[in-house]
Amino acid sequence: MRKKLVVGNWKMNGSRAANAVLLAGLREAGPWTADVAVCVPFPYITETALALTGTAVGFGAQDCSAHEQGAYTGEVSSAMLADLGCRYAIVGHSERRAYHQESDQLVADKAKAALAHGITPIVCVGETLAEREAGQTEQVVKRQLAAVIHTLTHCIGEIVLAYEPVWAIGTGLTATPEQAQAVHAVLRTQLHAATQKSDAMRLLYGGSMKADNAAALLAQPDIDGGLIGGASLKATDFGAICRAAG
Ligand SMILES: O=C(CO)COP(=O)(O)O
Repeated sequence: MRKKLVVGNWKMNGSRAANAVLLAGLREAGPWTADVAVCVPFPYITETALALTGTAVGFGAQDCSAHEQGAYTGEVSSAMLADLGCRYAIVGHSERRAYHQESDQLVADKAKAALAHGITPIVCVGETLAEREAGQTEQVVKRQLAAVIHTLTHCIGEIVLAYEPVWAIGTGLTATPEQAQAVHAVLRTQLHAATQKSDAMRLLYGGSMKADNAAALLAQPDIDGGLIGGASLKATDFGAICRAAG
């Protein structure tokens, strides 16, 4: 039985004042049976760590560099994230793939860099609406995952994988539990061929997951948690999803 994992992706939201309220709310809303974490903007990692001290809520970043260190202005290395105590780093989010032209290989290299520093990469895959309508969903997510499998080889079992259909992100259009499960099953099968750990790996769904649709999604056999955007910005909403995962 896989323990569920619910991760809040704050994206580029927050302020010191707003974060203090949100994090205090999370302290009050927990604890939960599921594993819970928040991935926050880089500048707020340290204060998030402090605010969550003594709780079981983990924290992490929303990206990391594929490089180890050096002349890469503006980038943040996995070593730095590890230094701050991060447990997770999201890599390959569709917003980074789309707005920062991140390739499948770059995403795989970032996942490798994270693992090298003991950080669990949450690797995102997902198709656009045009790709879904063209019947290419399976092909796209398999291609995205294949690059990660090829690059990580025997370490692939250490990642968390997140299926986030691009058309469901921030749109209020959630994949149905059946649509999401179908893709998760494809991904689990692909992982099965690559690692003996596939049955223990956690596959998260992301895309307009909310308190009122979380339970049905999380009841699917291959959906092991959620990656939550908008609904992670209010402690009561996020707490309700975490409870639904319990
Ligand atoms: O992109 C997401 C999480 O990474 C999902 O965002 P929303 O929950 O706002 O749709």
